[in-house]
Amino acid sequence: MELQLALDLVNIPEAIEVVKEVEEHIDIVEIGTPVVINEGLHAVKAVKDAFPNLKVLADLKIMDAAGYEVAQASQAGADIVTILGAAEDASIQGAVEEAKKQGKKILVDMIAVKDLEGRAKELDSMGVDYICVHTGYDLQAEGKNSFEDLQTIKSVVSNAKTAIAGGIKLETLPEVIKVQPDLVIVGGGITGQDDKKAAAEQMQKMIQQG
Ligand SMILES: O=C([C@H](O)CO)[C@H](O)[C@H](O)COP(=O)(O)O
Repeated sequence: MELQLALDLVNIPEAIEVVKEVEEHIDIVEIGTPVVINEGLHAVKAVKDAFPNLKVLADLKIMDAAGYEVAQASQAGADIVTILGAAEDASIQGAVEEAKKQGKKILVDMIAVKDLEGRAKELDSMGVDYICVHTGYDLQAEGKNSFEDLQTIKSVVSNAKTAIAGGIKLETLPEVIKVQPDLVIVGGGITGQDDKKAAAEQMQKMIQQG
């Protein structure tokens, strides 16, 4: 099980400061969608240049022109690029093909996918690297989470790794760990803490103990 830190509400210098604090306790750093919208792929490049030993995920949430977008993110230094599960099969295939060419990985974000089980089965047969259940900020605000959805995809996915994102905190991490995803993605649960290093360290310890 790996831990990914999601950085969403920061600019490039702030992102670098946060990663400096927690780098020894995380496996992957995510340049979140709001950061990419605000700063462009420069943010991916800046973080990869500053932390060449960390894997960097570019949360582009691609919906179209997938091969091109994956190529651009790869060029900026991303190791993993996200695409939406709701995208056309042609887009998923384009993303997977380009990622393979570049030696990169594709994470499919299942946010807003209604037939989770059916779509996860289809995606699993398309060669994607990760399938991620995700409760975004807007549904987190309604009190939702993705814990049951994780069990749903775990029961049908056999090739891809499974991942979960959306509002995971120290208190809810044990519930997530019980289902044994391959990747746990945490944003505010770390970045919202006064002592980010301690939060990341504790989460890493819990994840490693499995
Ligand atoms: O993908 C995300 C969201 O859509 C905003 O871009 C977040 O990175 C993801 O939800 C993890 O962040 P937290 O919910 O704060 O843990």
